[in-house]
Amino acid sequence: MRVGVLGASGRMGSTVVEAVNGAEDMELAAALDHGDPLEKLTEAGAEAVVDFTLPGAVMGNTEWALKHSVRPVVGVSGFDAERIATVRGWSEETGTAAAVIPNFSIGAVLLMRFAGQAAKYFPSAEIIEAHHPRKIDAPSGTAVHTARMIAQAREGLPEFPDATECDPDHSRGAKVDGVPVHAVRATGYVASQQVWFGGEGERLTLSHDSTDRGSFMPGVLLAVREVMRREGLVVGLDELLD
Ligand SMILES: NC(=O)C1=CN([C@@H]2O[C@H](COP(=O)(O)OP(=O)(O)OC[C@H]3O[C@@H](n4cnc5c(N)ncnc54)[C@H](OP(=O)(O)O)[C@@H]3O)[C@@H](O)[C@H]2O)C=CC1
Ligand SMILES: O=C(O)C1=N[C@H](C(=O)O)C[C@H](O)C1
Repeated sequence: MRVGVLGASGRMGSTVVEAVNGAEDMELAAALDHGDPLEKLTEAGAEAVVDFTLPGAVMGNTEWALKHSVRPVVGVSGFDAERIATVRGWSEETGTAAAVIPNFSIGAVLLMRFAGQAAKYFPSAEIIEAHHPRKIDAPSGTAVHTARMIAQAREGLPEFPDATECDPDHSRGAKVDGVPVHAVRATGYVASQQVWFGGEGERLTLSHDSTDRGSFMPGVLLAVREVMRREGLVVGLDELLD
C-alpha cells in the first residue's frame, strides 16, 4: 500500500517516515511538510495518509484527503466531539474510510480501556497528564478521550464529591466532560498519563509512560492497514485491537 505522511519533518512525522520505510507491505508515496501542496499525494498515488501536523492544519488536510479518496489516519490531537462529527460526515459523504486515533501506543490505549472499566466502581476520578514542554495544546487529546470514556461509563451516577468553592487559578484542573484534568509540561517527559480513582478506604492508580516515540509506531502501522480494509470512521485504536 502507498502511504503519504503529513508533518513529515516533525517529531512524530519523521518517526512515521522511518516506520513506513521499514514496513514490508508499505511504500512511502510522499513525505510532505509546511508549504507542500497536498496534490503531491494524489500525484504520487497515495492510498492512505498519516497526518501528524498540528490542530490548526488537520481539518483542512482531512477534508482534502477524503474528497480525493485518500484515506486519512489522523494522529493530531485536539479532536472534540464536534470535529469527530465533521470528519464522520465527510467520510460518509465521500464513501472514504478514515481513522482518528488520539493515542497510538498500545499501553496508553489499554490504560484508557481499563479506566473505562473501573470508572463506575469509584465515586472519584481525576486525570493527570504530563508531556514535553514543546507540546502546543492542553489538555492532551489522550486526556480528553479518557475523560470522555470515564464520563460515558459513569452516566447516571452522582457527580464527583468536591467541596471547593474558591479556585480563581483553576488549581482543581480543567473539567473535561466533568472529569478534572491536570496538565504538566516538563523537560524529560515524552507522554505520560495517570488516572487516579478514589473509593471508600481505597485508591486505584492507572499509570502509563511513553518514553520514546517508537511506542506509537506499531499502532500507526496497524491503523494504516485497517483503514485500507474498512469502511467508515474509526475513532481510537481500541476498536482495532483483538
Ligand atoms: N495520536 C498520537 O498517538 C500522537 C499524537 N501526537 C500529536 O501529533 C501532532 C504533532 O506532534 P509533533 O510531531 O510532536 O509536532 P511537531 O511540531 O514536531 O510536528 C508538526 C509538523 O507539522 C508541520 N506542519 C504544520 N502545519 C502543517 C501543514 N499545514 N501541512 C504540513 N505540515 C505542517 C510542522 O511544520 P512547522 O514546524 O514548520 O510548523 C511540523 O513539521 C500533535 O497534535 C500531537 O499532539 C503526538 C504524538 C502521538
Ligand atoms: O503531543 C504529543 O507528544 C502527544 N500528543 C497526543 C495527545 O495529545 O494525547 C498523544 C500523546 O500523548 C503524545
